[in-house]
Amino acid sequence: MVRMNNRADNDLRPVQVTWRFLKQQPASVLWQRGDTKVLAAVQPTEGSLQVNGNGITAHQLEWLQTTLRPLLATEALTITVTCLEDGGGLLAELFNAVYCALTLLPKGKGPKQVAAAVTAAMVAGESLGDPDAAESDLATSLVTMVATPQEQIIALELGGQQAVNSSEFNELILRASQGVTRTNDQRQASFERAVQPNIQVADTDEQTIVIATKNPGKAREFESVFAAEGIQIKTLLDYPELPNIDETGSTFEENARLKADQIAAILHLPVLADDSGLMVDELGGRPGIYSARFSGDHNDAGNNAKLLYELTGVPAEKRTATFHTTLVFAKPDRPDEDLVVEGNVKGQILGIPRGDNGFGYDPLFYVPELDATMAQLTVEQKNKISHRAKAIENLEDKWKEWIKD
Ligand SMILES: O=P(O)(O)OP(=O)(O)OP(=O)(O)OC[C@H]1O[C@@H](n2cnc3c(O)ncnc32)[C@H](O)[C@@H]1O
Ligand SMILES: [Mg+2]
Repeated sequence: MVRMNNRADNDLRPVQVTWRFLKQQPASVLWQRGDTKVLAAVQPTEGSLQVNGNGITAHQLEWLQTTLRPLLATEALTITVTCLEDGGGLLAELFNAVYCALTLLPKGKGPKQVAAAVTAAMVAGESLGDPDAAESDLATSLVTMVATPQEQIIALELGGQQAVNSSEFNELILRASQGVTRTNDQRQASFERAVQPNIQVADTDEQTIVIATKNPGKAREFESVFAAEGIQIKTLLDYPELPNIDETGSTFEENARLKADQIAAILHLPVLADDSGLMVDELGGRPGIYSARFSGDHNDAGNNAKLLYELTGVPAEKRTATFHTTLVFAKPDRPDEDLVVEGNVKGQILGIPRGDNGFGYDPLFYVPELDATMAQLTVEQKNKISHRAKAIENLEDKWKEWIKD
């Protein structure tokens, strides 16, 4: 039988998962398989299990609740599941969507067991994995199966217009259990790509600290501090599989914490994150936390050009500015013990860039005491006076004790 998209009998439709789909609800996903789209959100509560459905029948909702219950580590949850489009196999995809949302709950609250769901259909005497809407309409019988990857069946729902005989039934079960294994792989691959990469951290005798930055200029400045202690430094450039951490905080500290905590949790290593920026007095403290994307995207030349433009006609004595750094050092799985320090340096924004060293706003940032811009200093010189250097000095008094326990 020729299927849509030339699928083989056991081929599933592609899956696309948007993890943490709702900003306000961290345990939420948009799950799409073919044209079937389901939004699921899970919220820990004080009360007992509540499952709410939108766009699904009372029977589907009841099935979902009964199927999920034995898998839950806690019943203090409100689960909301919304069918956005039924393009076939809806019952199975309701389960898969909720299951994915459950995996986003904090450690210990997620599902107790690995499970996935898929539908198989008997169409014109042949068993097909994961029927789309047209195939479902033609199906004489359908089976929706929830099972573990070890083929332990958790739930089975039989549907369709005709009774099945036992050999057809066996065929449907076989087809469905192939689909469950495949679905589990699809979900796992997407999770590792987007949420929790399965990164092997190389074992070394040396102690390793990860600097949560992709900015090689920053990394160079940190290197000299830790190298002296025999500590090996890695940066985010060493872990390209890591998800991008959005800097959605409203302060330097919030942004640095986001980076440090999330990456420490993934890599199980101590992580030092830096959030820095330039605050120009005449611009009311702007660009501040938006320094990296001042000109729209992360481009040093563009940012410097925008800064010069905004300060057009402003006389030298009014072009005062502060470079700021907040550092957050995080230990794996202990976000309450973050070490937070700051550093500042005052200077002036020139009208014309000077010097080729450093990075970012360095060529425009003039330091009166040294009669030079930061870009005219060597790394060693910059490391004595910069905002980052001051923050590191503040860190130096504390980090060796902090990292021990
Ligand atoms: O987030 P990461 O990957 O660490 O790197 P980033 O370059 O995005 O760093 P920030 O979010 O801290 O953005 C700070 C902006 O300020 C600039 N900046 C930070 N420290 C600087 C320094 O020491 N000298 C010059 N410009 C600096 C930098 O180029 C960015 O445009
Ligand atoms: Mg940044």
